[in-house]
Amino acid sequence: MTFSFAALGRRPFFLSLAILAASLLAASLLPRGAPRLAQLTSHLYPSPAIHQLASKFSSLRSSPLTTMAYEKELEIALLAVQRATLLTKSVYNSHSKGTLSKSDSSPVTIGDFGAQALIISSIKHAFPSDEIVGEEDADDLRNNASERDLVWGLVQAAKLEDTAAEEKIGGPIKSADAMLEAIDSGRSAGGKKGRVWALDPIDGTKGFLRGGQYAVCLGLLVDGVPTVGVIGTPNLPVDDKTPLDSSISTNADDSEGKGVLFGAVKGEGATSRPLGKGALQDSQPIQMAPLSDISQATFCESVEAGHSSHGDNAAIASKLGITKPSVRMDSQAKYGSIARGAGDLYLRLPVSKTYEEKIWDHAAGVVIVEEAGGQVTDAWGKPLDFGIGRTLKENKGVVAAPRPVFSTVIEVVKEVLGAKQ
Ligand SMILES: Nc1ncnc2c1ncn2[C@@H]1O[C@H](COP(=O)(O)OS(=O)(=O)O)[C@@H](OP(=O)(O)O)[C@H]1O
Ligand SMILES: [Mg+2]
Ligand SMILES: [Mg+2]
Ligand SMILES: [Mg+2]
Repeated sequence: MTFSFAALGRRPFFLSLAILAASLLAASLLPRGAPRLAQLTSHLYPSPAIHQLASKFSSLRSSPLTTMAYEKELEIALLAVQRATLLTKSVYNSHSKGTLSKSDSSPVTIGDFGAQALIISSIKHAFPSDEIVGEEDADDLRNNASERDLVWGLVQAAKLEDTAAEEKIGGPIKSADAMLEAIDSGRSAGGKKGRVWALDPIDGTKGFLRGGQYAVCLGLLVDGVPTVGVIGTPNLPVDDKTPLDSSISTNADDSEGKGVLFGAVKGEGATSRPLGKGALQDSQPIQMAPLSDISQATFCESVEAGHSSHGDNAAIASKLGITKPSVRMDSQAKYGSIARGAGDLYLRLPVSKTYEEKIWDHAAGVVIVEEAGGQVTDAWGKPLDFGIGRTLKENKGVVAAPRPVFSTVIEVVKEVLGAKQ
């Protein structure tokens, strides 16, 4: 199946040009209108050529020097995630990860606990009345002094080199008890009112343990809407255009040239920058790749077959005419990778009818992909509802694709799922 200009052809050409020109003008006059341009034009004209043109213009206009909404939230989230990755990197490169098994039999490590403590402490310092839905809690640490001491040692050691930046996120946590309290401040029930941060201190813990990709993920929901998203991926190549293949999971280390910090604010565009040495001004705008022929798409899926149905994903890819093998990668590194155009599609077809997707597994990734020109829904095409609580409840699975081809992809997903009913 190929994607064509047919949709564009349905409208008179002069009308296409007039609307594109009006969009460009609006973006020039309104400093904050530019990043919306790619979204607007791709809604109106699902054509890769127009999408690419709009994206280029949008990138030029979204200078990091212009003031923008949620600027402080983005800065704090970037610094908080950056500091937490200092801790996760030290655990990733150590033999002892202090792995425990949670009540649902999933693993948790000293890296997960430590990163959650550091990030919540940063948020509480900058925004004391915000709520936080964090994946972990401190019960296991309160019952296990040696595990708690290991986490406390790591938390004390994780400091940003830039002292002004370290101060912005509150400096060191004062005591082991304060650390436990910080971890437990992630127990919010969530909901659709006010400001709620969704935190996954290590997403892809199984990948983290296996030596694969993992991500530190933080999203801000405002009245249930994903509004700010930050993802730190210590093992992804810095170069946004590094093509994706299976080596992304097998060569997952954080050596020189690795480590990316993705950021996005709703309506303001998405960026990436090097995780290690990068400063705010090193952020570069990112966009999904223009996809003129869907059969050429690179699609990403979970490594764990228990998290996403590899069989259904393969059936969908085959119906779309995709012949390239899938790229299996742990964590929200998948969202970051498609947002920067290294890959194209993220398919997460449900394995179980009862599993409820967690808001912290998607909040940050959704803002980043949407702001890079993508659309994200569940596997039935329903919008993801982040305002219900700690999980996405009725939303089953996830599909993320560039906006111009989204409807093509979701129709095929529904066809494959429908055939199984
Ligand atoms: N049954 C089931 N179905 C769907 N998702 C599940 C399931 N069980 C767990 N999880 C969540 O999957 C998160 C890991 O994300 P990925 O699936 O992208 O990574 S992986 O490639 O499978 O490792 C993982 O996040 P972390 O726990 O943060 O690693 C889980 O929240
Ligand atoms: Mg997760
Ligand atoms: Mg996690
Ligand atoms: Mg987990």
